[in-house]
This record gives sequence, C-alpha cells and structure tokens, in this order.
Amino acid sequence: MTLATVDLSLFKSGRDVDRQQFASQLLSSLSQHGFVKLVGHGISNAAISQSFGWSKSFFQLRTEDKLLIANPGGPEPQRGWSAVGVESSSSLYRQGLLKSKITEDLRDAREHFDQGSPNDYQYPTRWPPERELPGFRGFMEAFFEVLEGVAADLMAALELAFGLPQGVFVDLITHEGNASELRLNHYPAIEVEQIKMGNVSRIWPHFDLGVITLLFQDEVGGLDFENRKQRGTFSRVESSSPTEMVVNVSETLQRWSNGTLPAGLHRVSLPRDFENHDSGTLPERYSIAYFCKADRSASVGSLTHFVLPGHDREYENISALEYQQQRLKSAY
Ligand SMILES: O=C(O)CCC(=O)C(=O)O
Ligand SMILES: [Fe+2]
Repeated sequence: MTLATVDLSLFKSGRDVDRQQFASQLLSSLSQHGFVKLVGHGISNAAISQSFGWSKSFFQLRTEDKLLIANPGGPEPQRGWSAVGVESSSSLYRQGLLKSKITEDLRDAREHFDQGSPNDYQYPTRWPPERELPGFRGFMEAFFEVLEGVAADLMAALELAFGLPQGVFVDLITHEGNASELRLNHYPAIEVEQIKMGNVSRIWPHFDLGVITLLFQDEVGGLDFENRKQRGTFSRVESSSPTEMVVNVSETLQRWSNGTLPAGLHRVSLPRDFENHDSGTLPERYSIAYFCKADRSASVGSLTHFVLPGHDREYENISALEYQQQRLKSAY
C-alpha cells in the first residue's frame, strides 16, 4: 500500500486548471487513508536539514537545562520539553475510540519539544535560554511561519476540492491564527527487546488533534498509517527523502467535515530493517511535526456545508480550546 505524492507548486502556479487538479488529487489521496506525501512545498532542503540540526542540538542539552523548560502536563497546550515516557499517545487513541483494548501502562519511547506560534501570547513557548542555544528560537520561529503558510495553502486547496466558498476553512485557522504548534520529536536508540515486550512503542497508534499535520521524518523510518482497506493493519509511509513532507488529516477536519474526511490513524514502529529481528539496537530517530490547529475560539463542530439534508450532525459545537483540553487530559 503506497501513498500518492502531490505537488503543491501546481497549486501555487496560479493557473486555474492546475489548482483544480492539485486540489482533486489532494482530496482523493487524503480520502483513502487520511495521508498524502507532498513535494513542491517550497521549503528548501537546506532549511529542512537545518531544522533537524537544531532539533539534535536541542535534545543534546543537559537534562537539567531541559527540565527548566519542562511542559507541566495536563490540559493546557503543550509548551517546552516532555521527557521520554511522559506522554502516552495510546491514551489519546483509547479515549477517542477504543475503550477496552489497551491497558493502562503503555508508554511512548520519545521525548519532544513543543512550540506555539510566535504570536501566541496566551500560552508562550518555553524556550531554552538564548545563551544555551543561540539562534534556535530565531530559526524555529521563522520555520513555524513557513509551515503555517503551507498549511493555509493546503486548506485553501481543500476548500476548492470540496467546492466550498473561499475561506470556509482558512478563516477558522487564521482569524486569531495562533493556536497551531510545532513539535520536535526525538526517539532515542532503544533495544528491540524492549519494544517487543509490548508496553513501550516509539509512538502508539493515535490521531492528531488539530486540523491537518505536516511532518518531516529522517531516514530511519518507522512511521505507519492505518490501511483502511484492512482495518487494524498498518502500512509504512515510505519517504524517498527527508524533504518530502507527510500530510495527514487530524481530528478537527474530521469533525468540520462531519466525518466526510476521517482522520488518519498512525504510529511509529520498528524500522523496516528491524521488523524481523528479535534483538539489536534501533538507531535514534527524529521527526518534526507541524500541527495546524483551529483558532481557540472557533467551533470544532460539524460545519453546516457538510451536513447534508437528511443526515445527522455528527459533531457538537465546542470551542477548539475546550476540545483540545478535554482530549489532552487523557494523555498524561
Ligand atoms: O515521528 C513521527 O513520524 C510521527 C510523530 C507523531 O505522530 C506526532 O508527533 O504526533
Ligand atoms: Fe501524530
């Protein structure tokens, strides 16, 4: 099962026929498994490799320095450092869907750094002191804004694909425009035995909470999406290069679209080379995820455009902030 690759430069070219073609391809791929691979996004190879470089430097800080900017956990938007095992992605999934299937003590073998919008004064980012990592904040804030632009283009393309009036989606992410988040993920090297024991995974199956997620991963591999043709089975997201962006539908878009575009379930498991091994050490892995989120005061209920006559409205009106707070309570 392979994912389609779409080229955003078609949409940016300005010709209506190209824009329409891109929009249809984007929607049709996202409709299949909730995932698509994106090229032509305009972010240079150099910028992407610099972002991974900054991520490595951040995670190499001393633990006591990272502890100074630790995310407190709980329902507020995540900011700063979360140590390995602090967050449990499996409970996001369990709370959302599978009440009985997963036991309590599943943990992620992952540490991460969460950053809010440079314009988010309500929940400011916990940055390491500038002298510890000079240039980190400046780079990451600029990178955030570039990703914000790509997410807005993709949402505009989805408006076109669904035949919606211009701005139906984009206005809900840009009016306040400060709730999106950028996350650096680091999965330290880990023994295969530990993963095979069953309580620890790089990241357990989960849905992302926002509208759409944009992701870059390094060459280690291991990101899987659920194959909807055979529920409960996963296929590998094969990236041909770290500059290829992986895009997935997240819960808010599922809700806005009244279930028309379901969120993509995903996890990070053993890299291909280790699938049939019972021992050995998995190399460390890095990924960078931009979570495009609805404005905090925007509703994440079904949009009327998607509630067809004779059909139920599947998702209640609740603000994006309240929704996220409810969901995050379960992740700690
Ligand atoms: O590391 C990855 O490839 C996926 C990360 C992810 O799913 C997340 O941070 O929500
Ligand atoms: Fe995710």
